Amino acid sequence: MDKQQLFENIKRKKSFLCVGLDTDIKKIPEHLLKEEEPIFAFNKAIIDATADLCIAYKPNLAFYESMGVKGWIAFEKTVQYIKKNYPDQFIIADAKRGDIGNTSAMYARTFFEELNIDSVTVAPYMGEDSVTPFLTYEGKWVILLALTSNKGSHDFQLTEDVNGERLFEKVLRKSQEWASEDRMMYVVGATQGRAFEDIRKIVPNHFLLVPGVGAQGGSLDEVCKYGMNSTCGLIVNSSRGIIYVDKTEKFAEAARKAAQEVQAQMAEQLKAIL
Ligand SMILES: O=c1ccn([C@@H]2O[C@H](COP(=O)(O)O)[C@@H](O)[C@H]2O)c(=O)[nH]1
Repeated sequence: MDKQQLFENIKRKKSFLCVGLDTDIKKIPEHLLKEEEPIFAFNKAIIDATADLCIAYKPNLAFYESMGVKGWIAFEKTVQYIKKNYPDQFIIADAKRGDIGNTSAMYARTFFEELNIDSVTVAPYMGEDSVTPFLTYEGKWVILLALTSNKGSHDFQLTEDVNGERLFEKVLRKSQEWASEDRMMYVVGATQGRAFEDIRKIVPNHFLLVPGVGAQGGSLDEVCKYGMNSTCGLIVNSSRGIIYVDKTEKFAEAARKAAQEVQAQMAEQLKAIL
């Protein structure tokens, strides 16, 4: 999916919501545990309940890998289910990969060849040769960690060099030598507030993947105020705030209601550019 298609989907659905599929066997409704594939059953119900309200799904690999082979099968089935039934959805493998070149090439092969997923999150720490193997796949996206939503972002990402440049700014600046806004997005946490203003000075046109609204308390209003550009430029993720609002047999309806609330706020914000 290219940048224009992404924007068309945002306009059509009046939404830039990404539903995070952080599916934890210990948190899903009890009645699903008798299913042969409880994780997939949960994901399928959440996806069917929210697909018209969002433009992306983001399964986080940690939740699947923690279950070994069963988890990996559930992950694959979830990806195939979205692709078959909701082909307009942008799929993000939140895997935060990155290693020496030949190893990164294997990660890229997994997500882009084997699973044919649209995008993967990548850590920039090991530099250019750890990122470029992901960029050899036409039509696929790298989503590079820039300024994350957690407290630990202060430890490295927000520290300044002798010229006053912060590490996340260096990541944004340097990585633009590797790929354009048609192939690269950046992760910026919703909890980072006004930093979006500084980020837009360096990457005015790139899409940003923004986790941290909902359970982490980031402000959608602030993200939009400082981060939205003329083609929206935002994919805002919420995981726990949508998928775990109810633990009864009505969990999917409740997830839909939570997604509807976020989508309505997004529709309001989009009036500024549509
Ligand atoms: O900076 C980051 C990068 C990734 N994440 C991931 O996004 C979701 C957020 O889940 P919530 O339940 O909506 O808080 C989760 O998969 C994180 O690993 C992030 O939160 N911050």
